Amino acid sequence: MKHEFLPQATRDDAADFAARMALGVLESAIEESGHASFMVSGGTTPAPMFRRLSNARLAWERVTVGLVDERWVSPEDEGSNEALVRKRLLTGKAGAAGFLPMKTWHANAESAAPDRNQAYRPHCDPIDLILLGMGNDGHTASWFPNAAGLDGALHADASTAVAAIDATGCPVAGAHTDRLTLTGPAIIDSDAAILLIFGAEKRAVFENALLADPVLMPVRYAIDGLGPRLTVIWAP
Ligand SMILES: O=C(O)[C@H](O)[C@@H](O)[C@H](O)[C@H](O)COP(=O)(O)O
Repeated sequence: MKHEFLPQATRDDAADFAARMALGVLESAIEESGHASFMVSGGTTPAPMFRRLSNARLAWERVTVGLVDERWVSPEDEGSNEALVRKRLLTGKAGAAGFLPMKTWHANAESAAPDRNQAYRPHCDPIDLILLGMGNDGHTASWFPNAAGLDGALHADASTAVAAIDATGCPVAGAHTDRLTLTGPAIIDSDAAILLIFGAEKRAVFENALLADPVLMPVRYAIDGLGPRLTVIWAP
């Protein structure tokens, strides 16, 4: 069984659809167990979906929001995924949700990884909903092709939810080379996943990834691992 691919006419439609789906999944998780974990990606694509979620009615106080990955920059920095999530998602009604940062006071991502793993692990057992993005190099989360730490992150043991990545030499990572990311087991064990992608180029990258070696296009690892639990939402 494989993922569902749901093309939408416009990016607004895609953001509406993704937000509605997220609310449905989170609501069911809360009904079932009293709480829900929601791990979200940064980057540019999720902002319109976040705007819709931030004012939606949900028992947000029962939701823990965490990150799929983070760049090792201050939470005030423009490149910080935490900054994006605080500004666009955790405002309005969604401000009642709990938030798990990845960036800490540690000197770098590697030295923070054990601490962040302890903080994230209880919320990844499994994750109720994960929102993934994808780059034109076929990365998802901070799983950049050829990054140092990629193999360890993808094939971490089940008790490791967070790992450090050194993306030096990966062009798409830009200046943000020091990162923390959720691991292979944390992501592929998620109960439900949305991959939100916009534009013709990303659609072509996604289609190529379905046939590619996961080492070269690591998003393939999430696509295969999640199978029917993954919904891909795309708009031109
Ligand atoms: O912090 C990050 O870099 C991300 O979480 C990353 O995995 C992102 O989802 C993709 O790079 C897509 O980014 P865009 O949405 O900006 O294209």
